[in-house]
Amino acid sequence: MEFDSFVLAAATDDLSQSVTGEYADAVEFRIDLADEPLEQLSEYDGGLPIIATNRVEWEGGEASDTPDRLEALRTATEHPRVEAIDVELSAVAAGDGLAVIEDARDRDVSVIVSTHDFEETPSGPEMQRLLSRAGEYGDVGKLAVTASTLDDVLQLLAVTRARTQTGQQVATMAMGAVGRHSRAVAPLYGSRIGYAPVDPDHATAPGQYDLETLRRLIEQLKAE
Ligand SMILES: O=C1C[C@@](O)(C(=O)O)C[C@@H](O)[C@@H]1O
Repeated sequence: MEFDSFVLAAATDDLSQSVTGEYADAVEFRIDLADEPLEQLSEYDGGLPIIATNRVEWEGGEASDTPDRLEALRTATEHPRVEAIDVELSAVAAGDGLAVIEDARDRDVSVIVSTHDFEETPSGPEMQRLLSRAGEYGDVGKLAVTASTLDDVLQLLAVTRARTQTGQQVATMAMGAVGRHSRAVAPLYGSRIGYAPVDPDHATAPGQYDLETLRRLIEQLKAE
């Protein structure tokens, strides 16, 4: 999957829910939230490419931190419709994420390396550092933070712009109510991926807009 332009991913734990390309460019399949995820993948006949995510508990997901978690992600890369995977920067730093990334590369599957902060927005320099480290391993470095003030959102946007200007592909968003508008605005500053739930009653992170709303907001704000 290419991230040279913005990709709106419809997040779901149920691949039988139909998602058309009307609002979404891809499906984010949350393996950690899904029942029988590998069976679901083999039965998938939707039209959109899949980003596979198996989010570990300490980054806001439900997958236990066992070798099975990354093994399931590795197996997902064998599925022809899986065109990208999401691996946490912390798993890469711990060493065990690297093998999954290598397998993905061998199969021409793109790699998103992510960090989530559910407590706060780190300082500007720290956000720069996290994204730049993520970019050493991933095609896209992703950072989801929690904003408590509008200044937090401004910092995140400034970092998004700065990293984009270096030529790095990044995806950024501020989770929660204060930062919600960043989901619509960050793409203007260079963010390459947005997330919205397929089922609005099952948001995969705080502050997400529903899919149609996010697509419309982004389209309306586009500078063209
Ligand atoms: O990492 C992300 C971003 C996200 O946490 C968000 O804030 O929209 C939603 C997750 O499904 C996805 O894996």
